[in-house]
Amino acid sequence: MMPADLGNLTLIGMPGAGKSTLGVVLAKRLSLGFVDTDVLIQVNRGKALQQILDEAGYLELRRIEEEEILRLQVERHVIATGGSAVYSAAAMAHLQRLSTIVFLDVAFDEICRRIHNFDSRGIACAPGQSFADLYQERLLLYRRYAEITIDANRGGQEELAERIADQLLA
Ligand SMILES: Nc1ncnc2c1ncn2[C@@H]1O[C@H](COP(=O)(O)OP(=O)(O)O)[C@@H](O)[C@H]1O
Ligand SMILES: O=C(O)C1=C[C@@H](OP(=O)(O)O)[C@@H](O)[C@H](O)C1
Ligand SMILES: [Mg+2]
Repeated sequence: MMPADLGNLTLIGMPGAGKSTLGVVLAKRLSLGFVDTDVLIQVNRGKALQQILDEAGYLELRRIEEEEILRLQVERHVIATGGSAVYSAAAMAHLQRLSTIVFLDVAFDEICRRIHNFDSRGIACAPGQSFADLYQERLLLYRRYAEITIDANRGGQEELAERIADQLLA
């Protein structure tokens, strides 16, 4: 049987929501390709995200992220974005044209349990802004762009991929 024509799917959400790891599982489950915009940035710029942050600052990383997303042209892919992609209205408009946008919704406490390496993970955040404040600021943006919202607090990758697939294929 041919897989259903789902077009592209974009995953958005906080760092630690599971966009990169769940994205691959979901792509396999739905017979789609997979692309991670963080990987695109690192390959195309020849630098780690944290290196870009350290050398040029968080606004430059967001600008580069916007540029890479605007260049993205794929068909039948799961697109894992970085957690800061939602700061660019232009990038999000491009992703809206290209894909169905799925928000992986994970509570603040659960994100904190999953993420430990705040200083090396490459979080595009203003100096001095607390992670709790960043979470609240971003939640509004994720909700703005979400076409489908998935409670991704519980369940393994396979179960979550199954739940997303069920919702898309319903
Ligand atoms: N559903 C989940 N349950 C438990 N841990 C998870 C889940 N999804 C992701 N993680 C863990 O959270 C961390 C970040 O996952 P990752 O896919 O890199 O998130 P993102 O790309 O959204 O930042 C990884 O250690 C991963 O194993
Ligand atoms: O939320 C952020 O500010 C960022 C998240 C990272 O991706 P993940 O969300 O996949 O961790 C990466 O795009 C970049 O380092 C900035
Ligand atoms: Mg990721």
